[in-house]
Amino acid sequence: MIDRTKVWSGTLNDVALEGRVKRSAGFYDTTLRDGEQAVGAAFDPEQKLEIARMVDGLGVGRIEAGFPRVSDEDKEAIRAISQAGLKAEVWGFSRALVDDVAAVIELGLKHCVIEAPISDPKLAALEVTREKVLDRIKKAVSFATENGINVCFFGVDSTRADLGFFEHVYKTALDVGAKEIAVVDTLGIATPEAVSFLIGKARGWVGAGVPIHYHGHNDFGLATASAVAAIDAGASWIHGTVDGIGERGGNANIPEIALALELLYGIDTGIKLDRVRKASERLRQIARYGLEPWKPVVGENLFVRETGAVAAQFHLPHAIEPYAASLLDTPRGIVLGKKSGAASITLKCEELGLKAGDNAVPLLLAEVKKLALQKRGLVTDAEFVELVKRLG
Ligand SMILES: CC(=O)SCCNC(=O)CCNC(=O)[C@H](O)C(C)(C)COP(=O)(O)OP(=O)(O)OC[C@H]1O[C@@H](n2cnc3c(N)ncnc32)[C@H](O)[C@@H]1OP(=O)(O)O
Ligand SMILES: O=C(O)CCC(=O)C(=O)O
Repeated sequence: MIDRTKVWSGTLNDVALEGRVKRSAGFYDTTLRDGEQAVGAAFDPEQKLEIARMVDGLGVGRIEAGFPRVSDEDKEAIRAISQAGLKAEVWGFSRALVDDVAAVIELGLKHCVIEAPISDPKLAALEVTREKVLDRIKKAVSFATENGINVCFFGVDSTRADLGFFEHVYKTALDVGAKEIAVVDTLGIATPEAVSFLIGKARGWVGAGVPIHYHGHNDFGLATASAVAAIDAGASWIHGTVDGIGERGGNANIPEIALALELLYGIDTGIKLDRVRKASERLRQIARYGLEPWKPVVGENLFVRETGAVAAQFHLPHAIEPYAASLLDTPRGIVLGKKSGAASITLKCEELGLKAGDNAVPLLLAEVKKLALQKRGLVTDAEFVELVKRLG
């Protein structure tokens, strides 16, 4: 449980949420499947196992180990992950095709998402009729359940599907043995309000006992808000990835959602926030991608202050930062640049154990700004030490 004294979001959120039921949900990690769909990502089996262990260590409840039909390497990785003794439940992924399901069964998996397109644009792209897709769903889901697989039916592009067809498909999937369903915003086009509406509709259709997953993408930057809306509307499982890695604008970002739930909504998620920055760093090394320094949760700038007016308040972290850096197990710091102020100079001297007289501070500040402008960047600690030697 988060130490609430280290959360500085103020009282407004609590006032606005007064009387609302605090709902929680589990996290279903799909870094290894939908995350790997990010352009250029290609994890080898050893890396997949490492990522699975890392994500397990973050505290997610379920891990989608992969889609066996993609390659023999994927099968090898899925087998290794399912035998690794993870705390999280290990899930497989399959299209609504009996041969795909057979590959999941062969690997000894016990849980599987079975997906099929349900929107007209998707069906048209595959040149498959509604009748044909329903037939494939019935065959694949019943084959899986007859073989002891716990199935979650996943309607690709749910948020653009005809509502009547959505209802019919999901009820059919449940009739032939699926135990859970996923509402899927494949292209990230649903507003949080629409997600809430659709989860509510699905809940009405499938009844209280069926866990509903929400799988969202971030094409409009709304994936976190939509995931929160889905939980509020009664979703039990939220799909996402580390850093939101995934197709196009990416998937919903599990650490980001967890941070918002824990810190803004006061909802316990079980996610170990103090591990997420290291997990992100490792995933970036493996998948070879960079992130904006201002990226929520993991950006390198989050607890680093350059602006002088802000540095002057550095001694009171809650005046300038929304929550304690220690919640993410990361240090705070001052950097020097064009925007530094006198407080920045004093703080940097303290940090580096340098002595500069009071009269030297304005001189040092002027030199720091000059150098930063020449460099069009930050002044390094080594450069600052030289300036202090010369002017301090
Ligand atoms: C399909 C998905 O969206 S899965 C998620 C995306 N992931 C990936 O694409 C992972 C990497 N992809 C791959 O390795 C390959 O593209 C594979 C294994 C997925 C597909 O291999 P392919 O041999 O190219 O399959 P292809 O796309 O031709 O589809 C084969 C059949 O499956 C059908 N199909 C495709 N998706 C689905 C589905 N979700 N449910 C039911 N049937 C489907 C197609 O209509 C086609 O049927 P047809 O033979 O009667 O025309
Ligand atoms: O079509 C795909 O990319 C696979 C399913 C999925 O992850 C999605 O619909 O978001």
